[in-house]
Amino acid sequence: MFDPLESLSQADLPAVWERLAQIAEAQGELNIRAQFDRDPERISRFTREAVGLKLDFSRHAITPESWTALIDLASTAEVPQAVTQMLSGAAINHTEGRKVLHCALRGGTNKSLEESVLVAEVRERLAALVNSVLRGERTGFSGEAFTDVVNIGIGGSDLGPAMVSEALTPYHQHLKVHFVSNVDPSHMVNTLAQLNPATTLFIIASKTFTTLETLANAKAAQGWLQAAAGSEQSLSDHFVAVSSNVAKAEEFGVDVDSIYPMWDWVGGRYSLWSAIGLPIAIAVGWENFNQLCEGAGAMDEHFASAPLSDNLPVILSLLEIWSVNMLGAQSHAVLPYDQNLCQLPAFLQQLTMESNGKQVDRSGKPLGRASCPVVWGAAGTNGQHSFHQLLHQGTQPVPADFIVPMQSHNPLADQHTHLVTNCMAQARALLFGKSLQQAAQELSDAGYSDEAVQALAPHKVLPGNRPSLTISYDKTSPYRLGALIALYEHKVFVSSVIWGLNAFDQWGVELGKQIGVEIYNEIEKRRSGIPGDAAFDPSTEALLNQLLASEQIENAL
Ligand SMILES: O=P(O)(O)OC[C@H]1O[C@H](O)[C@H](O)[C@@H](O)[C@@H]1O
Repeated sequence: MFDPLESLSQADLPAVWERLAQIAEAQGELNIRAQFDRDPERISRFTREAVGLKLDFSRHAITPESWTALIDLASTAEVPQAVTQMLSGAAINHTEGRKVLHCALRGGTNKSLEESVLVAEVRERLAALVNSVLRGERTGFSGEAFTDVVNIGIGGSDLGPAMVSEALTPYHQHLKVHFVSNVDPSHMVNTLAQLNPATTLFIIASKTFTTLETLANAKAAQGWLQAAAGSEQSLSDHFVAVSSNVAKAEEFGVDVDSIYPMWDWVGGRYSLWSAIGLPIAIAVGWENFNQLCEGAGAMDEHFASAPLSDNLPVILSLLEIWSVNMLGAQSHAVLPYDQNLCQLPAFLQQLTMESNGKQVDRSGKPLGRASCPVVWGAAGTNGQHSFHQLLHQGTQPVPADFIVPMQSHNPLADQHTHLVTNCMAQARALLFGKSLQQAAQELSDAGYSDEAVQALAPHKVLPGNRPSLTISYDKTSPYRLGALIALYEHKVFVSSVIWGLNAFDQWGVELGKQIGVEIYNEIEKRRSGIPGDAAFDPSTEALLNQLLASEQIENAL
């Protein structure tokens, strides 16, 4: 198995890790607030801007000394060399022997790649499709224009397009876009209940075209349409497929002219810029989809050219490394103060955790240190009324990313001001907290007895000193969103280079799928009275028997 990143000479890395550990130990629990008093330049020292995104990381538990050592870590890990390898098309996904070229989908920093030609061809076909659907030229079996599009896909073939489509709601054209991912029949049934078969277009999105959930849902869609249209009608105009497995899509029954290829050099979770982004393009129009890609392309340029200390993805990664490996953080909160970005945490969960949730290094040896934290979050202000309690008073500090546009697409009285104010207040409360003395003072000012003050005050203490960063920008436009997503994509890559792991495979998800097939086959056998030949563990057996028994009861009714 050839690994192009083996050429990185990271020999001095252990010494830099050691130095970081010493700095962290000497620092102990850094008083972040005090750093602002000590260093009047702290804000400018720890704020950077690129592609319209302003990153203020002055509230993290870093000092000029630890920051210099962290930059040294990125440089000793040869991050710039790894970036060059990725962008030039080296097969850095070495366990699958694949290149990693999602940047080529959005202009690319390397225009001479042979893959760029393929991208241009497919983009031209996609633009034509999007325009014909939006203009009502491509129609369904009744000759009426499409009013609704259902994307059938899961994981990378769902989360990115679904998140972006919702994020860009203000840019929506007249077609409604729906997403069905779960094999749970309720997802499809609930979606179809709102739709008219004659005016519904389905996109079957699957890189491999072998994914159980997607194929089952696509079959259900075929059946639903056929039942409505009658068997004599051709349904080919109702189906479009996006896949790197064109033969399988054709075998499934999609017209070859309606199959839009993607390639094995695009990872599923990095694929929204490819034909997988078709539902986005139909939702917001081709020009806006283009803008999304351009914003990402501008972030690629920044990533490829900015010095490490000014490089936004590198900075986000180093803060992650510092928090996880030196301060022991096990989770990371993403808090967009933009309701339209409410699916961003779910998208970043797949992007980050499927990429870097690994335990061995590129050569298969145990990592020997923690890697990816658990990523979670929700849109503000909603989270404030639920899990922020733990952020403020829980026993584990959770670094938080606040993401906040300064302008709203929907000015409504002073609501946007309240939204941004709340974002500022949360970051400030996390940092400053409330001391026992302050809590006691507040209570006695409110007229509580001394006894009540003593009893209640400890419950009202917020330790503060909890790290966060802010990414602020003008407005959630397609261009800005493209840059924001690419920022996190590249952050994930930088962390993987420093941890020494492969961010682009996902072997861990396979075992569950295999066992699922074994159990399904066994159930089929037992249902038809053939004695099963597989014995599972007692707990699985109990559940399996419960399922068969409940089917018998249902059948008897
Ligand atoms: O696009 P597909 O081939 O249908 O794959 C959909 C998803 O399923 C897999 O199990 C992987 O974990 C994901 O990375 C992938 O995005």
